[in-house]
Amino acid sequence: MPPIPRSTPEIVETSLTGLGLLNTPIFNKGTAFTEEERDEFSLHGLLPPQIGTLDQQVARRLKAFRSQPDAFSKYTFMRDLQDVNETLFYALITRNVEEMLPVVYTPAVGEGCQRFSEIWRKPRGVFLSYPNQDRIERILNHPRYDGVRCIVVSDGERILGLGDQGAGGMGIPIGKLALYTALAGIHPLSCLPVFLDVGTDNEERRNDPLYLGWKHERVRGPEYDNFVDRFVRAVKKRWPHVLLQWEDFAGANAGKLLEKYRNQLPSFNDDIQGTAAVALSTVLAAANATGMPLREHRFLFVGFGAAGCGIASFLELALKHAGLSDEEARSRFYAIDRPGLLMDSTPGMHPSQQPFARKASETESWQHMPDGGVSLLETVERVRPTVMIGVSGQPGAFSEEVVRAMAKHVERPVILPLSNPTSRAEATPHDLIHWTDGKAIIGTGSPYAPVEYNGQTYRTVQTNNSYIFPGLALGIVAARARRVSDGMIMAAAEALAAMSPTVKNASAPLLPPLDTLREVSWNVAVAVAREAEKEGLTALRGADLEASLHATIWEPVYLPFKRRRG
Ligand SMILES: NC(=O)C1=CN([C@@H]2O[C@H](COP(=O)(O)OP(=O)(O)OC[C@H]3O[C@@H](n4cnc5c(N)ncnc54)[C@H](OP(=O)(O)O)[C@@H]3O)[C@@H](O)[C@H]2O)C=CC1
Ligand SMILES: CC(=O)C(=O)O
Ligand SMILES: [Mg+2]
Repeated sequence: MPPIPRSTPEIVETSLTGLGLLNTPIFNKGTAFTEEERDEFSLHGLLPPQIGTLDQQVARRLKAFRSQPDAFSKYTFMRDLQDVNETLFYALITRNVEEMLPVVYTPAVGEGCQRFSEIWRKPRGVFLSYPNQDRIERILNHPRYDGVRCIVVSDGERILGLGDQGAGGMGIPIGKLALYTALAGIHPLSCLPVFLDVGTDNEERRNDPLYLGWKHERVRGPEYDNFVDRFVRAVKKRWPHVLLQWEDFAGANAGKLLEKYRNQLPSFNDDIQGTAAVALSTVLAAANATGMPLREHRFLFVGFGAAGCGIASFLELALKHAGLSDEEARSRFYAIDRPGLLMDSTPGMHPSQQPFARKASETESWQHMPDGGVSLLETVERVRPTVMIGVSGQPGAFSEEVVRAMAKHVERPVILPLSNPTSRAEATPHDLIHWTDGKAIIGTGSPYAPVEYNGQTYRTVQTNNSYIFPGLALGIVAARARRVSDGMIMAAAEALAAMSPTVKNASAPLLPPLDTLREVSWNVAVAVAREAEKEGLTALRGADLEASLHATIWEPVYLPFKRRRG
């Protein structure tokens, strides 16, 4: 792969000195401050005499990281490091992506959110709580946020598959933005994690004396909508070009907020659109691997909320691009949600589910459950899906019976248990490989160790939106795109699909290895920015767009410091 262009290093100019400098994570170099810098910034005596290098610091921290007893301790170790020295934090991640990703991101970030109040140390990001709603503008107007170019916001109601985590949900915007920087090179000071604290319906959290969020039931209805609206209006006023990424909102709010705001500012919902892009790339790669073209596949979803509806919409678009009529494309989808197979007779569906509901008449001769619904097993037997996608957050939803039934009818079943974290996956690769006699083509939301079966080693890819959102954000921010179109999401998916090792070798892994995520993000960013240019969504053109992409890249390296006086 061609090397990613880097922006030219600069000099850091600051008036901070002594402990003030050492306690500012974005400036802190710790033992790597040079002799001259120690003179200039009054650092003598605060640091041991040996002058270190970033390489040595990375080696030291890596050793300490590896000596942590478990994933949660590693997560806290990394959160602490981020609050002490950001350059070192990002150097450690970028040099060890495969090892660090499961810690700063899923699955460990899940426990990080559940135990957020227990491990809270230092402020990071902005908490906007419902009782503080009159102060939103004032809070965001602080000069410390002058450089913000992208925001990831959550209200903590659907944290991975772990449900309502209240204020602990802040761990997700922090983790996502860490990947903006680590994987796409967006400057840490451009990134602002925001948490909208509207209370929590998680009683365990509310009853926890250590809980740090607003101890109140979730605010819902018009009060919730108005609160979010005040936030978005304040954001638009403060930073007219900022990118707003919605993350881990519960099903009903996720789709509603995206539709309401996507035409008001550059904005995307990662669970709906980022997930759709990575799932589409994975399915395109699986089509290469199975030799069965996309247009011949039948898709069965288990869990049809924000992520499920998003994936289905983009797969449908791709089927139409592949030449299917609207009707033919729609006919390839079956969606199981809590009531079973979604049919036009199913009560209480939300608007994004309805278009994918099947006609009840179609299932007249099928076996029905006592409540009139159709089960997953019955749907598998009748439909013979070639691709089964799990986004339900229900561990065990892909039971042995269901998987064996699917494998009976399909030579290479494509099975994607995408729910996170690991404890919420619909099935494990180990089980899927055993139940399908090694025939399943698998993508999981969180990472898994390779599986040994019949003397062969099976590796599964991580079908996670982390392949998409960092590059998508870089493309949007660098292009200063006015909006985020479906075309830009599709461009991201196609850029990733083009990098699938299956393009050259059908038996290779579906997605590029995790340690190439920086290259992936760069390619995704370029494709997204070019699509914005093509659709007239950016004022930047050709060489200017290219230059802006390059200039946006920040590297975790130590720069020389100069004292600002007066
Ligand atoms: N790999 C990746 O990149 C991503 C993975 N995900 C994962 O997908 C999962 C779902 O996310 P998201 O779609 O945003 O969440 P939603 O809450 O919007 O959707 C989940 C859906 O599953 C339904 N459901 C619950 N129980 C069952 C069941 N037993 N059988 C069938 N359906 C069921 C829910 O119904 P009800 O509302 O009634 O509970 C809901 O409609 C999460 O675990 C998340 O971590 C999400 C985004 C990206
Ligand atoms: C990966 C992700 O965004 C989720 O599980 O919600
Ligand atoms: Mg998410």
